[in-house]
Formats: sequence, structure tokens, C-alpha cells
Amino acid sequence: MRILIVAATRPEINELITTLPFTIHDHTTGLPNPEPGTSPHTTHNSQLTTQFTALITGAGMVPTAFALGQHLAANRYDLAINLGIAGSFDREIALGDIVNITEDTLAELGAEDDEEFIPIAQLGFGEGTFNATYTLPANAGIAQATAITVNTVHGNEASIQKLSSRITAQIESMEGAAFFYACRQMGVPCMQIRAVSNYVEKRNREAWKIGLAIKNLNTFAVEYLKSV
Ligand SMILES: O=C(O)c1cccc(C(=O)CC[C@H]2O[C@@H](n3cnc4c(=O)[nH]cnc43)[C@H](O)[C@@H]2O)c1
Repeated sequence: MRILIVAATRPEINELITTLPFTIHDHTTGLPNPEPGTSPHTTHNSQLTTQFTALITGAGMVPTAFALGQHLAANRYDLAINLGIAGSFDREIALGDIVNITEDTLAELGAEDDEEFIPIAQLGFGEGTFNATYTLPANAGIAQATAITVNTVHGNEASIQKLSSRITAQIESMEGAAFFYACRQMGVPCMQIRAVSNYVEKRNREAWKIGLAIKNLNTFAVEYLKSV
């Protein structure tokens, strides 16, 4: 079995890729890929042979789509998993919690019509919402959530109110929908797991729990990948 882990930044998955044997492709360094000494690794367990590859894309949907398009054109995977931290609109989700994203929307893709927003699908020349094709089993105990993907992290109450009046989502990231899109285009089964580092609110960086979110995300990912 071949599993691809996709992350925006190295710190988000560093514990995972230094705990389990990974082939690493890092688009943020300018160094050769795969990183020397990291390829190939095969983990044997009682049932099957698993190979883990990490693709670090850089933050945002453009770097994610480009890196994935390039990588998936030359490599075959049984499952791709997008791991990262994220913001939450939903205060029922605690900082540090992990969620399994089932649906993700390119929230800014469309047109303004004065005060109204027309989504790309309504304009008739594209799609803005993409879905996971693989989800965690219910006994994993991880809640499912919906998400939006943005170029600009929301940090202004007026723009958050305006967005919330036209779209209902619990989670915000800068890559998720681009990841689902690229996987769909290349026919790769895909899943997205996010750990909440902050609430979507007027920018308040001191309240962000990045360390906690990254720790929880990596603890989950190590255990999950050991079990597959
Ligand atoms: O400052 C640090 O120590 C640090 C370490 C690792 C990663 C970061 C990032 O800022 C990662 C950026 C990444 O996080 C996602 N994210 C997090 N919160 C939000 C949000 O409220 N809205 C949208 N995206 C968010 C995003 O996917 C970025 O790629 C910092």
C-alpha cells in the first residue's frame, strides 16, 4: 500500500515524518527531491507492506495544486491524506481538536454582483465544492466537519459576518479544497484531517494554540499510519 501525506509546512508534520520512515518531497526548500537518504522506505507489518511519502507544498491552494499535479502525474498512491492545522468557525470544537473534513469549498471562487456573491457553479463555468472520497471509520472517534478554503485568512469581524451569511462551514484552511480537487482530477482516494489551532475571529495571534494542534495532529497521524 502506498500512502501520500500532503502538508503545507514542514513543522505541521515534522514529528510524523521523523517518527515513521518517510520519503520526503519538500517544495519549500529548493533542495533536490526526494530528499537524499529518505527514499524508498517500506514498512512491513503482518498483513501488508506500506510505503509512506510526504509532500510539503507550501501554504495556499496554488502551491498545493501545483505540487500535487506534478507529483501525482509521476507517482501512484492508494490513499492521499491532507494533514494540517486550521481555524474553526464552530466554538463547539475545542482548540487542539482533530476533525475529519468531508466537504471543502473554494469560498472566494465566483463573482461579486454588488453586495451579492455568485458562486462559480451558479455562474456556470466550474465547481467550487469538493469532497473527501475516504473518511475515518466511526470508531476512530474523530468528528466529521465541513470546511472552506481561502487565500486570505479571515481576521476581520465584518468580513466573517458577510461570509457566514452566505456559506455555512465549520473549518477554514488555505489548502483543503485544492487538495480534494487535485486528487479527484488524478483519481486518487483522499482524506483530510485538520487540528484546530485557532478560532476564526478578529486576528488574535496570542490566542492561537499552534503547538497543541500540531502535537495532537502528529500523535493522531503516527497512530493512524501505524494501524493501516
Ligand atoms: O507559527 C508557527 O509556529 C507555525 C507553525 C506551523 C504552521 C504555522 C502556520 O501558520 C501554518 C499555516 C497553515 O495553517 C492553516 N490555518 C491555520 N489557521 C487558519 C485559519 O484560521 N484560516 C485559514 N487557514 C488556517 C492554513 O491552512 C495554513 O496553510 C505556523
